[in-house]
Amino acid sequence: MATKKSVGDLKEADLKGKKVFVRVDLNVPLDDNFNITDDTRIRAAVPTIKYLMGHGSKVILTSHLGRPKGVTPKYSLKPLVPRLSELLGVEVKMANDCIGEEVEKMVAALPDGGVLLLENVRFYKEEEKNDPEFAKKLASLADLYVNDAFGTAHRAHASTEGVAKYLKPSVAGFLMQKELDYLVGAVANPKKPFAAIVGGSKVSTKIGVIESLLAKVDILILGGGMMFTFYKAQGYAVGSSLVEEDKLDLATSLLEKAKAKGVSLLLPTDVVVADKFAADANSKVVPASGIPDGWMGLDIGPDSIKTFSESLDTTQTIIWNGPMGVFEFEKFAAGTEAVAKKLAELSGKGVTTIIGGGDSVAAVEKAGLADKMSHISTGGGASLELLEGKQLPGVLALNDA
Ligand SMILES: Nc1ncnc2c1ncn2[C@@H]1O[C@H](COP(=O)(O)OP(=O)(O)O)[C@@H](O)[C@H]1O
Ligand SMILES: O=C(OP(=O)(O)O)[C@H](O)COP(=O)(O)O
Repeated sequence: MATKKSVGDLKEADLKGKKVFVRVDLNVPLDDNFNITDDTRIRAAVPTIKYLMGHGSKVILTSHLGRPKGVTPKYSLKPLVPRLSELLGVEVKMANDCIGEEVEKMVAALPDGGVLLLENVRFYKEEEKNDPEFAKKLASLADLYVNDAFGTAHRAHASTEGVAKYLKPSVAGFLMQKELDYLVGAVANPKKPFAAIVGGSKVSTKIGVIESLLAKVDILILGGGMMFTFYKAQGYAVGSSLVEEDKLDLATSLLEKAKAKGVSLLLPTDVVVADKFAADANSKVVPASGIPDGWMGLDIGPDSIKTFSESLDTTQTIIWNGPMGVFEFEKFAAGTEAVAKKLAELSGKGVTTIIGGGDSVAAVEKAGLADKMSHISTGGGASLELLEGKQLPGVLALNDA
């Protein structure tokens, strides 16, 4: 992917007094009382917005929240305004719509350095359809476009892709840039040795990631629910563990590919098994080759934790995607927590540690170690697609540097 122009490349005159259409990903979790339960994505959007405010731009913020079908009050962005205002240190204005006359009036009334948040852009079905007329209406609100919505950059929607055709320049925000620097830059040109840790529940959802990483890494550690498909492919009994029967040949071929490429592929040597899939299940540690009938593996065991940790000691770059076990149940969280702690420790010693979205990020946050890592991605699906080597439409649409 060609390097994209960044908001930091623009000149004072490009920004002062200009109306800037900024796509951010403010798709944060809300509880039943509309309280924000994790504001990571809002905080991550702040540097670009503050930069624009500081350069005298009129900032027009656009985001989606959830997956509404038409106008759905439950998915309004209004509950985000107080936190956003607090973080930005200004009173953020909120529009009841994202296009139309009222919005145009509010944009016209914005002072230099002012911030207007538009209502959920997915209230229009045209957004997800990437409708050109809708994109034009959004574009007509502003002079230039900044895309900082990394979490939504894998979607070719009107506000993430279409709008770039009608606004010049169209540039990446600081969060977008940081995500690309780590997830593309650090993975393409890693300090070696380079290790990847891949876990999670299914081989099928991570196959692209594993294949792409095999071409780059020195060490590949596999854990989580997907490991049982690899065990079974090697002829081990797996009890009632999660197995994708139709992926056994694929697992065998991945093991062979790793060997052919000289990648050190590590599978857990012991497993924490449970007599049912529940937080209060009975559990015990067994060797990988000794999973009893009727028991299911829900975490990696202590020997595996030790071996994995030692193998990581020599590395300079580590990327982690997917938990080592069912970390949502305290009893089966030890493997995932140990990996999180190990990465935090190594970060402190100068190792680059990158956490690629989704449940692994939740696990790192649960362990209170998020601020210790080199980079935590704000995009689950988007980071997976990047690690698979795919191009993101929201990035492709931006001007080259
Ligand atoms: N041994 C296992 N058996 C069943 N599910 C597992 C196991 N290990 C991990 N999981 C589940 O995998 C899920 C996360 O998988 P995935 O969505 O692929 O990860 P990520 O979101 O980090 O990409 C978690 O909900 C976790 O409980
Ligand atoms: O939360 C998001 O994706 P993620 O859960 O994969 O990180 C993004 O805001 C994209 O949302 P979408 O998957 O409804 O397009």
